[in-house]
Amino acid sequence: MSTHPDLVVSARGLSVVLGGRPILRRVDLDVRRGEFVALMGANGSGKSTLVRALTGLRPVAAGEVRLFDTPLDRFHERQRLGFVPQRPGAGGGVPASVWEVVSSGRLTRRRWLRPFGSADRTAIRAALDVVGLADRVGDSVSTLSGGQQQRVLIARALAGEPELLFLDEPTAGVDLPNQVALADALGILKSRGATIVLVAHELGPLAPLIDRAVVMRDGRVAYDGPALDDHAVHGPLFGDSHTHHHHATDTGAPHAPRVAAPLDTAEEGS
Ligand SMILES: Nc1ncnc2c1ncn2[C@@H]1O[C@H](COP(=O)(O)OP(=O)(O)OP(=O)(O)O)[C@@H](O)[C@H]1O
Repeated sequence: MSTHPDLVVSARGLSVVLGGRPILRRVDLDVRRGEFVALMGANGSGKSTLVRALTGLRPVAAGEVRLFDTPLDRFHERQRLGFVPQRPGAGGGVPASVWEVVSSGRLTRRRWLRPFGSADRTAIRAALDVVGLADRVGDSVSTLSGGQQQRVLIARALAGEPELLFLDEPTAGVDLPNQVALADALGILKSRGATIVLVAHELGPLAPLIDRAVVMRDGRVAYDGPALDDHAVHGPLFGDSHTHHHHATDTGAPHAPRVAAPLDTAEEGS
């Protein structure tokens, strides 16, 4: 059934249970082609789990995920996806060079057992240029700063020329110049029409790129609407209290912010 060709990501009633605990509770999320969505929320609210469930890295307990209008379990075009994981473990003691790590992002596009062709090398070099590491290709990733390592991972994702890119907290622990470099890189990707879903605590230099913010709380979507400034994000929506603030809308208008229903209405069976 191909009903929403413009929906690059679509989750309906998505629930994930880890270690017997419900971590995501009936999450609905749509991301349209070319959108740049910031996924925000307090520690433990389920952002990473959501990104992983959307990419097939976490089992779905209930509900449905579609990527490019295809159910996740029938989605095989992995080369259309990019995923930049959280940094810890990224360079992880593996003595790989910048070139090796970035070129590994090209593997999904490469024919089995074929050497890299010129299109591959061009994409790898372009990705290195975008993140400003073209002069470091021979360096071991472990010798780079945290922010530079993050940029290596981003270059790896860019090398695959993804149509849909997920990034999990790419700015965490990254200094401002590296955040600006990251924002520039993502701005270029966005201008090429890519769809981007990014987990972040603070938007910083990324803020101007963000089309929409989705704020998670306790495994649910607490807010879905226009991007919030970092100030607002650290306000009530991030608190642990179960009070709800923003004015709930019942218009269902596409760009009206969506604020979650009271917590007790959508409880999930275990
Ligand atoms: N593999 C797992 N097994 C059991 N519980 C898990 C697992 N992974 C995550 N959790 C729990 O799920 C909840 C949500 O975690 P998740 O990492 O998705 O949150 P987050 O919003 O990304 O947080 P952070 O900002 O700290 O990364 C947390 O309570 C976490 O302890």
